[in-house]
Amino acid sequence: MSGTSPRAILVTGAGGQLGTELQRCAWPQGYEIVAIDHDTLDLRDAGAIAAMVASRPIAAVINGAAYTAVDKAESDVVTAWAVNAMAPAAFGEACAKAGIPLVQVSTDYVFAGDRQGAWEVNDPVAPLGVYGASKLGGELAVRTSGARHAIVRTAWVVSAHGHNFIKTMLRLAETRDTLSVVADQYGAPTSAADLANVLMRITLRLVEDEDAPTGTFHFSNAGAISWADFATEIFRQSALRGGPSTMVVPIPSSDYPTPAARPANSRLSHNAIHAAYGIAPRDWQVALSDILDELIGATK
Ligand SMILES: NC(=O)C1=CN([C@@H]2O[C@H](COP(=O)(O)OP(=O)(O)OC[C@H]3O[C@@H](n4cnc5c(N)ncnc54)[C@H](O)[C@@H]3O)[C@@H](O)[C@H]2O)C=CC1
Repeated sequence: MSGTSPRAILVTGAGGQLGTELQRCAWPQGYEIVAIDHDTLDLRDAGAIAAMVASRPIAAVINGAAYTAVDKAESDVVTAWAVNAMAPAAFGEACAKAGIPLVQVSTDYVFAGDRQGAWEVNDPVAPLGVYGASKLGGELAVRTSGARHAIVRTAWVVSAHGHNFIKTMLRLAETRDTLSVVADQYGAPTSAADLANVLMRITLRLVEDEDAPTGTFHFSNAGAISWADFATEIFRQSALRGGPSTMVVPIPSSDYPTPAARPANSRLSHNAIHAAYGIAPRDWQVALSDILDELIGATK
C-alpha cells in the first residue's frame, strides 16, 4: 500500500477488555487502528460522534464501548440508554452518511434466558433489565440506520485486563477458604482476544467486500457451563500454575440477589456466524488457559 494512506478503523472503548484486544490484533498491513475512549470522545454526546466520523477518512467503525455496569444501570437509566442506544444510533447515522460499515457489539442480555438450548440470532428478545434493554435499543438503532452493519452479540467476556469474572475469582481466592458461586446460570465464556479476532475478520470483510454478510451474529467460546463450573476450572488451571485456588460452593442465584436480574441461560448459537463467515470458536477451557498464562504464567 506504499503511497496510499492506511485505512483507519475507528474503535471505541479503547481501555476496555475488547478495545484492548482489538489493538493487540494482527491487523493486516495498510490498516491503522484509531482507538478512542472517554478522553477523546464522550459517547453521551451524539453530535461529537457525528463530528468524529466526519472529521477524517474512516474505513469502518467498531463500536465496542458500552455502559457495562449491569447493576448500576438499573438506577442510571438515562446514561445507560445514552451510551448503549443513542451512541450506536449516532454511529449508525454517521456511518450511513459516510458509506462505511459499522460493527456493533451486543449482548446475551437481550434474551430473557428462560428456555433450554442455545439462542439463535432470530429468537425472540425480552431483556430482563435496563442494560439489556438499552443494548437492544442500540441494536434496533443500528439495524434501522441504513448503515451496512454487523451486530455481534457476545456473553461472559473475560481477559487478562479490566474487570471480569476470572480476575475477581483469583483475587477472592487469595483470602477465602471457600467461595460461593452461582450454579443455575448457564453460558459460555468469551475470550476478549478471540472476540477481537472475530470482529477484525468481519470488519475486514465488510471493508473489502461490498457483498460481505451483514446482520446479526453470535460469538462466544464453545461449551456450556455454569458460573460455578467456570470458577472450578479457573482454580484447577490456576493451581497447576502455582496461582491462587480455593473451594467452590455452588449456590442458587436466589442466594446471591443483585439489583438486575440475569438470564438463566445465556448460551449463544454459533450457527449464523459459521454459515456467514465460517467462524467456529475454540473451547472455553483452551481460551481460559491462554488468559491464565498471561495473568499467572505458563503451567509449572
Ligand atoms: N463484559 C461482558 O461480560 C460482556 C460485554 N458485552 C459487550 O461487549 C462489549 C465490550 O465489553 P467490555 O470490553 O467487557 O467492556 P468494558 O467495561 O471493559 O469497557 C467498556 C468501555 O466503554 C467505555 N465507555 C463507557 N462509557 C463511555 C462513554 N460515555 N464515552 C466513551 N467511552 C465509554 C469505557 O471507558 C470502556 O473503555 C460491550 O459492548 C459490551 O456491552 C456483551 C456481553 C457480555
